[in-house]
Amino acid sequence: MQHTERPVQEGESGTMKATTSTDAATAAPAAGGTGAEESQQLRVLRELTRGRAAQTCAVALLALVSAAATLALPMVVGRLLAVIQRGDSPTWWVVAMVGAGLGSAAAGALAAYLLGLMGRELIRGLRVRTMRHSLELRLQDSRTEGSGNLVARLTADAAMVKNLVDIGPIQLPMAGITVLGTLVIMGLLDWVLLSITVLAFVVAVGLIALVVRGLRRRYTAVQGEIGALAQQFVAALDSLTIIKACRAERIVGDRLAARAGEVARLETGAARMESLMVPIINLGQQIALVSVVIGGGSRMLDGHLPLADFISFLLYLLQLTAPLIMAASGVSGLQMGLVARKRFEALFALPTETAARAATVPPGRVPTSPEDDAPTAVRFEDVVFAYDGHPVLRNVDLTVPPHGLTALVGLSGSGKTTALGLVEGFMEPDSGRIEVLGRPLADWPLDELRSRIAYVDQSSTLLQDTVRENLLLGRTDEPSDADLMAALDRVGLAEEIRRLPQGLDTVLGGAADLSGGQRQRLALARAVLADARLVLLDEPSSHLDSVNERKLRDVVDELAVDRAVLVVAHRISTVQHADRVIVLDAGRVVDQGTHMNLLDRCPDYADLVSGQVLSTVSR
Ligand SMILES: Nc1ncnc2c1ncn2[C@@H]1O[C@H](COP(=O)(O)OP(=O)(O)OP(=O)(O)O)[C@@H](O)[C@H]1O
Repeated sequence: MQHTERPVQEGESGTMKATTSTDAATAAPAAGGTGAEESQQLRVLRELTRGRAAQTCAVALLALVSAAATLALPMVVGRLLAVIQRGDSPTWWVVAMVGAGLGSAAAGALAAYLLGLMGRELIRGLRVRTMRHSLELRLQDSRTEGSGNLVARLTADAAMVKNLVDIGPIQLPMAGITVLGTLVIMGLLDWVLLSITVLAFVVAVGLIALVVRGLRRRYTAVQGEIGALAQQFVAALDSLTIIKACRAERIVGDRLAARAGEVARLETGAARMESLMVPIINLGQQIALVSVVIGGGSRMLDGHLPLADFISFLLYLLQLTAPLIMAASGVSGLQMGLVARKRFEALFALPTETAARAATVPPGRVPTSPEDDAPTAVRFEDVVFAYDGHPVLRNVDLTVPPHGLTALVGLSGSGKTTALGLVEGFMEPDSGRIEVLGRPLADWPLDELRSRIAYVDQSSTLLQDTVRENLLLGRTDEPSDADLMAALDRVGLAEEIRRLPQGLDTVLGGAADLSGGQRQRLALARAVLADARLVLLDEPSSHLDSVNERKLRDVVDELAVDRAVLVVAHRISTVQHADRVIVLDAGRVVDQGTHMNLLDRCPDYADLVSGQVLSTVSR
């Protein structure tokens, strides 16, 4: 039987990235963006605006107003200077200047606020979808992804997608409009000076494109390494008890520190590259400024350029630099956002359990119905199953009658828990046929199948929730407290629960917790309440004292009177009680029968009993 705890792992890839400081207030289009990235941005835009037409129009309008006011400002300043030069009254131009400045700021702020609201809603939706999808994944896919990686989607990745929302849909187009409009106005003022400016910036923009390409590679490496760090840390926390017991805090801490060092090294490389951006733009600006001052001065002396136009041109040149610099810092946030977005896409691309099963059902097949009087509760016919090519069950044939106790025994690793997992539909066999309650496994909708089965896993997993919620897990009806206490009483746990600070409403897993044996009895009480046709019980090899084991055995016997109970048994007492025993060895069923029959005729079984693989502690 497998344990649910994952060992400390190294090298699992994934992404977890703290919110970065590159939330640029404004940014221009990402240089060097690929088609895939553009389609990602468009997808984000679609998700952001779906069902919010009015809000989207308001944001677009405000953004345009802000861009227009920004564009008008240098022109207004130029006109103001011309008016002052002529000795006319400057009042209206001063009003226009202040209006343009304040209008641009106010419209920009309001647009950003509205966009922020939409962005938060998008992130909320993304988080909810991530959590639901993670819960609905196949167990194997969920384990492969890793809990650290899945949690990172909710925290760091979501924050990075927020970057994408902040920068992508409004700031980038606004900066684009500002740059384009500025260039057009500069061209109208003096096309010769515009040509000088464009030449000076072309080299800078080319260099920036190269830097962005390098940055994308580096961010991917950084985010992968941070994901691995998060995964390793979560795995360490999951194993904290044993790490402490082995006094391994320092060793595990050192390993985590080494990984954190690698993250820092990669981040430093990315930051070095990032820091090139602003100086490159500044250099372009300096070159353009010097060239424009020299060129503009001589054109003014020639009489081709009035002073007001020259000043406006210089102001536009300075204004052109600002969005480009902001773009340079925004591009890095955008790159990280796109990488995070891809990680969400990769998660959502993993099929849910239900979708994965539907894909394997041949089209046109008419599912059969479950039979209430099916002759077997479970039937395996020639079932083969492997984990990633590693064979675990080999041509297994077994049957579990509709009533009574059936014990599954075998050495550790022989495939007992895997067999239970197949009955629950956690995995699907590679070949062969499984029937549950008379119906082929493939014909059962998972939800319906699991509603007929009560499952107690080996570690008696409980949720970090109240005793009540743990008992009612998965149920939509609400049994009375008396019913709950009666179920607890049947497993000998009622008194202990009454003594908890809030009784049934005590939250487990925090300040109050249960012992291993109590957890097992609570898990069994859940199975008692479930009133399922088939009970699967993965018996732990320890946990229960002889008094409680006897109680538990009585409960299991009672349950087995009118339903099928399939128990992975480690105790001779359980096996002796069983109506039928199935012996597994290295994934093969070597025999099935009663305890006494098997003792006589099955050497593997006799070995299990005499070798005390089946514990005799509580006989
Ligand atoms: N999630 C998994 N991924 C890959 N291999 C697995 C997984 N779970 C179990 N295995 C492997 O499958 C084999 C059978 O495991 P299983 O848990 O079914 O054995 P078991 O008979 O229940 O063992 P035990 O009595 O020790 O609990 C083992 O070799 C184990 O390493």
